[in-house]
Amino acid sequence: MNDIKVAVLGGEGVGKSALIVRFLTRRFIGEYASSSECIYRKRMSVDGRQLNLELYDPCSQPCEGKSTLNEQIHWADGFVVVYDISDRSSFITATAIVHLIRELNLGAAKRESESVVFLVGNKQDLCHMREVGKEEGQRLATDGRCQFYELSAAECYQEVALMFTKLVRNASVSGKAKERRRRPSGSKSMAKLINNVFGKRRKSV
Ligand SMILES: Nc1nc2c(ncn2[C@@H]2O[C@H](COP(=O)(O)OP(=O)(O)OP(=O)(O)O)[C@@H](O)[C@H]2O)c(=O)[nH]1
Repeated sequence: MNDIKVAVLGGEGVGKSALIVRFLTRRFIGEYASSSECIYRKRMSVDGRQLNLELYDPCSQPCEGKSTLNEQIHWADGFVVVYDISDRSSFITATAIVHLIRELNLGAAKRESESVVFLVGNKQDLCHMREVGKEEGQRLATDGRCQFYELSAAECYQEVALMFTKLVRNASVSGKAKERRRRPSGSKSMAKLINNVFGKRRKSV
């Protein structure tokens, strides 16, 4: 399997775009356009194999042709479910998403192997404002059969890159043959990504 589809899911403002942009450009910009959902493409070499990675970044705002969470889950081979360690409500959202992914897995025919799910507590640099304990994240990860990371898109490129690379490796090995449902709309090249990052619509930190 050479095409790996990864959806980065989570509540509003948890740092989904920041994590993706960090991984793709090594940079943390601080403000990200968020008016449309999009898919970023990257060709990468993992263990000597060439893979085509598609990274889906949802839009938290209502937008035209927006895909549903169910559609996003059916589309992807692997998931990064993100919450903000300084925002308890984002952890509740992440919990619901992990459970939904596992429920939909159960509903799917047994021929499919399980999705690869990584749970990420982002904004570790804000640990002085922490509302979600590390052990709570670990517990959810164990319950949901996820790998667990606490990291900071703002402060650390290496951990972000390692996390995505491991996810892609695991998803490529799991060989999940998905029935492709409606694909989340929008597709952006790296040039568009840069436009998006420096685009018209900015959010403040
Ligand atoms: N301190 C800190 N701030 C972060 C970190 N990651 C993201 N942010 C900030 O959190 C805010 C939201 O980041 P985004 O990447 O836009 O979050 P998102 O989940 O894509 O947001 P939506 O698309 O609106 O749901 C921005 O102001 C970022 O600068 C982090 O690791 N630490």
